[in-house]
Parts: sequence; C-alpha cells; structure tokens
Amino acid sequence: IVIVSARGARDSFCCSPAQTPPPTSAIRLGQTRPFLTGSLPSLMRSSLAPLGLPVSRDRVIASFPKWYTPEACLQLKDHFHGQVSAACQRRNTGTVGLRLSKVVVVGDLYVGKTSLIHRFCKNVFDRDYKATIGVDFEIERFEIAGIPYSLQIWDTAGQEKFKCIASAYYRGAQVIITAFDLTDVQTLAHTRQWLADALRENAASSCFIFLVGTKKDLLSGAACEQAEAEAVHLANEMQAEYWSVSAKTGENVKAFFSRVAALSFEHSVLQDLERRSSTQLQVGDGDLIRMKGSSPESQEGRGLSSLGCC
Ligand SMILES: Nc1nc2c(ncn2[C@@H]2O[C@H](COP(=O)(O)OP(=O)(O)OP(=O)(O)O)[C@@H](O)[C@H]2O)c(=O)[nH]1
Ligand SMILES: [Mg+2]
Repeated sequence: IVIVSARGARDSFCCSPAQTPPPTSAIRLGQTRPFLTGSLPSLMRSSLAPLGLPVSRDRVIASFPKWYTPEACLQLKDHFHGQVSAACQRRNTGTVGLRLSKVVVVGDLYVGKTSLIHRFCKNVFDRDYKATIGVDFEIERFEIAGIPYSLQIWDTAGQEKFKCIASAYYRGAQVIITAFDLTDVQTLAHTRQWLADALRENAASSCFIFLVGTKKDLLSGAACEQAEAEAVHLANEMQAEYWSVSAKTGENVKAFFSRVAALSFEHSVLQDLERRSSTQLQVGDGDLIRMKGSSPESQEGRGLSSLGCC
C-alpha cells in the first residue's frame, strides 16, 4: 500500500491487486481520475468501524428499505428476516459488523457511475465529465438494526481501454450494480455484457444484482415510462432489482444505497448464522453429540436457501 497525493486535491490511498503502485503516467493524466484511489478519511473511518463508533444519522437503517418497483425487485417483504432481527437484538451477528461487503458498479462510459457514488458518499454533483481510469472506491459505514455494517463501493471505468484494469477488481463482489443512462437506450442494451463480465469473476448465486437507470432528471412523462418499462423487462431477465435515480437532484440515491446495504447485510447475517450453526460439532458430557452454538431457530433444520426468501 502506497500513500500518494494523486492530484493534490486530496490525499489518496493507492494500490493495485498485486499491491504495487500504478504507473505514474496513469496519475498524471490531467482531466481523468487516477488508477485506484480511496479517500484517506474513508480508510480511517473504515478502520474505526470495528470500534462501533456512531455513524451519521442518515446512515442508520432501522426498518427494511422498500423496493423501487414491485415489478423488478429482489424481495417484496418490508421487514428483516425473523432470524436476523432476533440475532441483531441479541447482538449475535458474529463477524458481520467487522467485515466490508464489496459492491461493484459497472456500465458504459459517461452513464454516471462516479456521479451516483459521489452523490451518495459525498453529497456532491459535478457537471464536468472526468473519466475514471481503472477503479476507485469509497467506504460507507451504516448502522443496520443496531449493528455496524460497511460497504466498500467500487467505481469502475466504462472506457474500453481501461476495462482490463477494472475487471481485475470484480472478484469477491457481494453486490453488482449495472448502470445505464435512461436517455441512451444503447447503454441499457450493453448492461447484459457488463453483467456477464462481472459474473465471470463471481457466482450469480452469491451476488445481489441491481440494474440502475441514471439521469432521471433528464426524462419525464411518457419517455421516462417507456425507458423504465424496457429496463424492468431486462431486469427480470437478469434477475436484478431495478431503480431509477438522479445524481444531479439526488432523487432515490439514498433510498437505493440503503436498499443495497440492507439486502447485503441481511444475507451476511443469515450466512453467518448458517455457518456457525453447521460447524463446531462437539462431543457432549454423556453419550450425546450436540451442536455447539446452534440457535433454536437453526435447529429447526431450515437451509439457507429457505432463509433468504420472502
Ligand atoms: N443531468 C444529469 N447528468 C448526470 C447525472 N449523472 C451524471 N451526469 C453527468 O454525466 C457525465 C458522466 O458522468 P460520470 O459519473 O463521470 O460517468 P461515468 O459512468 O463514471 O463515466 P466513466 O468513468 O468514464 O465510466 C458527467 O458530465 C455528469 O455530470 C445525472 O443524474 N443527471
Ligand atoms: Mg467514472
């Protein structure tokens, strides 16, 4: 890990998958974003997460955030899974509060991936286009049902020439966000390929997939309805949840990321409960072999596949 000041604007943290610094030429390309950055304050905040310091009020999620449209959503229920609520109340969520869940944002150049992330993480909007080179990331801390939880949000380059750098960072994603521009139907068609590329590095069964239409402020009325209808159709084909957002006005941005965080949090807790209840076989005092650490709920014998559903 090398600490560099990439453009003098802010301190940045910079590394590659092999933990080597990027070529300096990548950093010097004036109107572009550097190869890989993550803000130092984010990094410091992330290291504080395990201490359980309070998060800002707008990152506290107490009730399960709702979908954008029931026609293309990953789950319809409006409450946390019973086992998750019980585990949170007992503070029995294992290592979930200590881990970072990886979110990868992909899509064509200029669709607004960086703008979406910056609106959520920094509450800013920049009208000028600065292409992302390679990848960039932000860390956002939440408190969900009383438990600390962090997302590591990876912003990737849409430009073809940077694709090979960006794709090196797809692996290990818990959430894949495929973004397109609501005003440019070609970018919607291309999301199929972006998703296929991301799924080459991740198992579809272990990821939540979102399809996000950006620049909602530029469309209204029938044009917006038409674009959304096409997107919902594709989202169902991709088994993705659909959202329309605007980084410019901020419309739906916080609601969208809250939904992302809540779904991945719930899944992480269920996975953790499952893992802990299915291991640690222990020989008891008498003739019995009993499961150590298994909760009464998990002793009912329900598998994870039935835990995560509506
Ligand atoms: N009107 C409007 N413009 C937007 C919105 N989001 C992004 N833009 C503009 O669209 C352009 C591209 O945005 P970026 O966020 O840099 O796009 P990107 O997908 O990150 O592009 P690459 O990094 O090259 O992959 C910029 O000029 C933004 O100001 C939006 O919600 N509304
Ligand atoms: Mg970008």
